[in-house]
Amino acid sequence: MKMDKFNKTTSLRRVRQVQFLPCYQVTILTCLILIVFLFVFTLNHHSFPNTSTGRARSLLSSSSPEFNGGGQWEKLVRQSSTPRKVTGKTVLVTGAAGFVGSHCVLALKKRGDGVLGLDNFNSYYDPSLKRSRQAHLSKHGIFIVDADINDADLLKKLFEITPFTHILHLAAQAGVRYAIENPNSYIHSNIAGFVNLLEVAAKNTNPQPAIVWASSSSVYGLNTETPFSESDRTDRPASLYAATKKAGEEIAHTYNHIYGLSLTGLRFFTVYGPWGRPDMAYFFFTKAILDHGDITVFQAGDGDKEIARDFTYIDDVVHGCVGAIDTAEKSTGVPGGGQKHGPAQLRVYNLGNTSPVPVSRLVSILECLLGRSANKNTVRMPANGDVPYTHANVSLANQDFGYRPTTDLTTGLRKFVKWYVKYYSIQTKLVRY
Ligand SMILES: O=C(O)[C@H]1O[C@H](OP(=O)(O)OP(=O)(O)OC[C@H]2O[C@@H](n3ccc(=O)[nH]c3=O)[C@H](O)[C@@H]2O)[C@H](O)[C@@H](O)[C@@H]1O
Repeated sequence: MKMDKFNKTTSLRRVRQVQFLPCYQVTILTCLILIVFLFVFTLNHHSFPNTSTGRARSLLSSSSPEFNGGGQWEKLVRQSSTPRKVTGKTVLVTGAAGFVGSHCVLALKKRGDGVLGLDNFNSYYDPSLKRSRQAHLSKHGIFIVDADINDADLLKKLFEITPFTHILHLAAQAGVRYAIENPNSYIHSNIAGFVNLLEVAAKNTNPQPAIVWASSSSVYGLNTETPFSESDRTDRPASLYAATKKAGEEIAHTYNHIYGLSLTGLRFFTVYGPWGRPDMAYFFFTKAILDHGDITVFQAGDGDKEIARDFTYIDDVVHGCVGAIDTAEKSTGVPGGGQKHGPAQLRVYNLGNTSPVPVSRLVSILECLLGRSANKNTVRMPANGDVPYTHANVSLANQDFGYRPTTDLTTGLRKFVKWYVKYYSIQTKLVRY
């Protein structure tokens, strides 16, 4: 009873105190509440998005309301795409958190161009590797928008904020063999996504950008002429992946013809190196050798040429991409997709190493560098979309923008395994080879 009375008296006193707060205290209290509210609001809306947190991702996702309205988001887009040099270009790089994309973005940024990345961070392979590349790039002031190339509104918004002079379009569903498992993903990215990007570039940009994009050595398909030259037949793709890349080349022709878009397709030849793709043989062979797992090495049929690839080191490919950007002419179309002023540039180049290496030799080099033997199962190459042999003739790229590959497979793989053991914190002694 006594206790109840005490409580009642105390609370009555408190009520009275509140009731009789002087006017200036009420003002101070209101201000404090306002400040706290503003602080919380700012934290929620202005988190720095170049982190790999889910929170940051949700803020940047095109489906979130902040994606195209947020002042801070626009500021990041603007900052990233503003060139450091007066003569610098402004480049939108799709697939920027991918293997080739992340290397190109950095090279462009380092030389003073303004670069904005775009990537959908899909889970075709471990997205945490893509997030790590993103975190690495953010240290260099590069911002990657988290969105899909099929999102036309987002693309239009980006062009409203920055009139990009160039698009380096590398976003794609890669991998030859995965097309058997998930054919629609190739249609979604390599056909629908590419068309969406070209539609926006043709009809919603002013001035229209020049576009450099990733085709593939796989377009040569069952071609038997070697080395592969750009004028060789490319109408016999061996995989759906190759067919979508070949379709991309034809689609590029159409948009160049109707809308005057300047378009350059680059046929990459089995690109490898640090920060590479875990779905590629050199990468998962390395993992298997270190884990004492098995690898399957495809072998040619009796009397056939050995299975080989024109493995091309990433730095050489980056030089090729930058060279293609620097020699790309302006588009000739008019905003809104009307009549073009005149013919626009349409190009296709091989970016290879000019020296094919058998897959069995790739395995031997890895064994030497890692100081361990691989557990190999050698099987006849299955009908999985792979082609037996690739070999690039790069004289056209050399003539037009001085492309000259300089890294042999052993040197390139040495750099790759060095990166691999560091990135995955593997305690092993690499062999000097
Ligand atoms: O140059 C290209 O156009 C293509 O290069 C690579 O495709 P690929 O050459 O097949 O590269 P890997 O998947 O790393 O295969 C390399 C070689 O290893 C062989 N391989 C692959 C997997 C395996 O388990 N065993 C094996 O012997 C393949 O037949 C191939 O000869 C990329 O994955 C494609 O995205 C790219 O477009």
